[in-house]
Amino acid sequence: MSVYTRVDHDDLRALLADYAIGELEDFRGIAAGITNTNYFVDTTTGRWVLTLFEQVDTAALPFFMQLMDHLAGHGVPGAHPVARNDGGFLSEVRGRPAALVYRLSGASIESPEPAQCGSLGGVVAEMHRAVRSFGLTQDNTRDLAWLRDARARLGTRLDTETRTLLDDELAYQSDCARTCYVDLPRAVIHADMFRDNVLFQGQRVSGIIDFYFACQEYLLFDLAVICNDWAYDDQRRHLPDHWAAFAGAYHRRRPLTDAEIRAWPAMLRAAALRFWVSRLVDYHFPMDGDVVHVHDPTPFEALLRRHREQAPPLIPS
Ligand SMILES: Nc1ncnc2c1ncn2[C@@H]1O[C@H](COP(=O)(O)OP(=O)(O)O)[C@@H](O)[C@H]1O
Ligand SMILES: N[C@@H](CCOP(=O)(O)O)C(=O)O
Repeated sequence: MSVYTRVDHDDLRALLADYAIGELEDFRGIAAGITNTNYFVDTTTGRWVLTLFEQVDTAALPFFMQLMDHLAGHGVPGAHPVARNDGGFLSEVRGRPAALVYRLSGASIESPEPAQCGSLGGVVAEMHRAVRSFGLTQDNTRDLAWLRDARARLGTRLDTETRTLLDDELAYQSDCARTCYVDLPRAVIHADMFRDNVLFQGQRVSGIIDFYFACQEYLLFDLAVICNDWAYDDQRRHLPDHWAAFAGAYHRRRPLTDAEIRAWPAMLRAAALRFWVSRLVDYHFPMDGDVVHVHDPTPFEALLRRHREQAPPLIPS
């Protein structure tokens, strides 16, 4: 999205009274994003991003804040929450839970080069290592149960062919959860590492943002999300050099296991299914807002169909 909730000068002045980051200079709504309301906020001491949480499970917010803080403390470049005067990270604005994070420099890249994918591979591996010492956990709110529930809500809005694909893939993924996924390493993952959630300065990652789907999951799921978004072009053609650069850099820092190599084709399907379904829900049940940005579900349906025919290898030879 998106700006679902409009804030004004008074809201921001009241908010900033709880932080030691100076006086308000400027602010503006951010059109990008889907889930939350975001504003750039400039003060006399620096530049920040204010997020008002719209659809996030509020009980999980302390987890997200602690995770971002933990990763920043372990050298993973990412959005870093600003502490309030009372030491907490969470505030309230217009009745919504809210947080201020440091505004990172750099910009997301629509058409990354292999070298940029390589930089990301190193950062994601470091992130997957850094979470080993993170003590908190959080369930995946977009798990199989959520997908099944979404399928029921979508019901007759989908045509018969689409429903058949969805039902068949849900059955396949339920089976995988009992079989080929059982031995996969799990930890806290980002779970939404699309190109718009990674900022670059030149060839190097300058920061990862939007940790609000982070959860305890298969590490391999992060890689599948990344492969589907970063290693396919607009016509859904695989970009083997992009994937080789990412996977090579990742594998050097966090060697992939045999179980992960075996589960890879199924996990690529799981990641395509997850975002196909959430985009279908956003499309058929849009939320109200000032500026709302909805992603097209069809590329993920096409990608899922493609992976069901043939998937690229996890580690290119
Ligand atoms: N810490 C940050 N530093 C710089 N830009 C940011 C930061 N956080 C968010 N943004 C900007 O805001 C946009 C939307 O943020 P995002 O967290 O992806 O929103 P949503 O949760 O709604 O998806 C991003 O695409 C980016 O341009
Ligand atoms: N990345 C997802 C949408 C999730 O919303 P976000 O804007 O919070 O990342 C997609 O592309 O479907």
